[in-house]
Amino acid sequence: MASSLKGPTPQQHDGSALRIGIVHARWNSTIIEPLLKGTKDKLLACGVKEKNIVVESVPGSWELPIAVKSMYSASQVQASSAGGGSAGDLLASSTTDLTALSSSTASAPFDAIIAIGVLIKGETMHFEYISDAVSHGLMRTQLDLGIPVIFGVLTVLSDEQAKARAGLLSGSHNHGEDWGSAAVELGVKRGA
Ligand SMILES: O=Nc1c(NC[C@H](O)[C@H](O)[C@H](O)CO)[nH]c(=O)[nH]c1=O
Repeated sequence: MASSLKGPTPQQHDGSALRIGIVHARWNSTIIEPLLKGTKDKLLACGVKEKNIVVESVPGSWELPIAVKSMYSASQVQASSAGGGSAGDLLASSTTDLTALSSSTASAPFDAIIAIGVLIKGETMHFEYISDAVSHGLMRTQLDLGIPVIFGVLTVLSDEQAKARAGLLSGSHNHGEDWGSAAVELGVKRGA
């Protein structure tokens, strides 16, 4: 089957032994929600167990790098000590409590973490600065920590572009599916 001009050539990998973290921003939630669903549905379709998918949220994309680092660090601490907490969307509350995030993540280290955000260009340069900082921050985080951090941040110029990439327009593709696939592939290959 010819693959499209864009998007990676698909591969099949067994995610049944993986533990995947997802950190998502809450800005532009009407786009975030379908992206998050597409990501989770793909993880499940690849065999990742529901109990091994840990989801946390932060206010915006700017907070994604530190939240990924906190999620990773907490799981490392939990994995090295007895017991474990129960995962939950700790940061759904109005404040960002990274300490609480650290205590919420269940035990056992992650094989990959997916960072999801939606940045939409506005009238100012805010978009450019956040997009640049977050992309470099997430790249640095994965290289520093040695864990795959999947770049699930849309940096788009319009609401229509965002909807198209969340699979909300007729015939459009949900990019969350690509992020789920990438997390499974990198998680499997990392542990190989
Ligand atoms: O401004 N636009 C956006 C945004 N700003 C908030 C920022 O990420 C951060 O949460 C705050 O500056 C507080 O640190 N965050 C997004 O995810 N998407 C946007 O489109």
